[in-house]
Amino acid sequence: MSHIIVRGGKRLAGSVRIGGAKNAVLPVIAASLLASEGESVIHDVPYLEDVKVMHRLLATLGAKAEYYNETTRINAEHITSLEASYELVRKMRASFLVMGPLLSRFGECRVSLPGGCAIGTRPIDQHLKGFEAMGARIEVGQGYIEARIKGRLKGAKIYLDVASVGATENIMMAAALASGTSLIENAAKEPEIVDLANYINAMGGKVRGAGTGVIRIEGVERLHGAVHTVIPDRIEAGTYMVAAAITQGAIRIEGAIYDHMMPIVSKLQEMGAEIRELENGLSVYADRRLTAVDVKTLPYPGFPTDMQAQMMALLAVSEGTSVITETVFENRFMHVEELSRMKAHINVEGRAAVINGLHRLAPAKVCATDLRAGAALILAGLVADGETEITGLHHIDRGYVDMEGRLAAMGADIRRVDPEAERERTEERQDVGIFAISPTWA
Ligand SMILES: CC(=O)N[C@H]1[C@@H](OP(=O)(O)OP(=O)(O)OC[C@H]2O[C@@H](n3ccc(=O)[nH]c3=O)[C@H](O)[C@@H]2O)O[C@H](CO)[C@@H](O)[C@@H]1O
Ligand SMILES: C=C(OP(=O)(O)O)C(=O)O
Repeated sequence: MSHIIVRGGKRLAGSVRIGGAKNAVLPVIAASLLASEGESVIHDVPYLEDVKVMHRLLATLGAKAEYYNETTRINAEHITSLEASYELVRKMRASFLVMGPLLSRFGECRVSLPGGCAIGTRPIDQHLKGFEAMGARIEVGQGYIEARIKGRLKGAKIYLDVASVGATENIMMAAALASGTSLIENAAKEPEIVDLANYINAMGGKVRGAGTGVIRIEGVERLHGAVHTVIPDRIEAGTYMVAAAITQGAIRIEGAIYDHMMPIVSKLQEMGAEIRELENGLSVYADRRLTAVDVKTLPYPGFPTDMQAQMMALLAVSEGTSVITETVFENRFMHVEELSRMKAHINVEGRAAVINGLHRLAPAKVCATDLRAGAALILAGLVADGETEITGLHHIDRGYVDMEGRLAAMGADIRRVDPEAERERTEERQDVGIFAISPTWA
């Protein structure tokens, strides 16, 4: 089984370049289905497992989607299927984001129910509430959701009960081709929402207010392909910021947008890290063990839940007692058990975890239970006294490009042991119609 081995104790120094954001590129690729004419060219597309799944999904719908050298070209003029299968939606929840575009462009679609996952039940009621408000008839059967409308969706005012990122995106895409104007109230404000709105507008759409709590979408009759560059991944950037802080290192994070990083910057500064904004990114410097701090996860601009596990690894070796309160997902503490195997002192009480910081962690065999849990275990391994072995790498590969290589380039003692890699690479080379591999990765 492939695994990562990390030997703790190295101080990181150097720089790391941040790629395009996973959570921005997935909705952007889905939105490409809105274009009935022309090709879309999307730059800064990270070479991630989730990106591959999205390409495969588009291919099953009949769209042409080709990836080469961090650029994806999509032509969705001729769609041949309106069904997103269980097989692909099960692999990646963001597949559900094809529902809005398919429904608004073709008036019908059939998408597998995404189901729960390790971090929570993750319902989709707010997505469906939006589609229904726009006139769609929704039926659920055999694990699939079927949505239909005669003619075009109709613009509507939709108040989201929770400021869901996915629901805001799905409804925004549906509203882009609806007749009339839609208002999404209590919309999510994440930078990835703004990126999607910019892309839809480049396609000829009329979206205003993205990044605020009220988004206004004037539906248009058709959209076309467009050129777009995806925003940098603030969670990848935050993960490497924690890597610098946890190893008492000094690294430059190139490409990160400082404003997007504010919740993470503020917390690390409170803990004693020195963070500077640079022309094209930021630097993180820590010359001593950082001090404990309390963290509460919240929708943007609050502290991101996708950084909670990594922050917990840092707090596990900081001075004093911290409390992390997870308010976004009800079951996002799966990493606690694994960090405890590394002798971290963490007690979970409901939605709060109380962490008593130690000087070092102990090495252990641990398993990534989800994407960010995996990142947290790698970070913990950087400060464990000895060799930590991490399995469950398919989770980590969903959201990080070559995390071990990038950490090693900054001085970490880390490597991947991957007996199947060569075989998989050969298979992917044959898969060029759907996903051509960048030469740097071939
Ligand atoms: C691909 C992508 O962009 N994923 C991100 C997106 O996930 P995702 O879009 O799935 O997350 P949401 O913002 O929708 O979820 C936030 C909360 O709302 C709840 N909810 C959501 C939809 C709904 O219809 N009903 C409902 O109750 C969820 O259960 C959760 O408790 O935002 C999350 C919150 O920042 C991040 O952790 C994920 O990395
Ligand atoms: C939870 C995450 O992603 P997803 O919504 O794709 O599961 C994440 O990126 O941490």
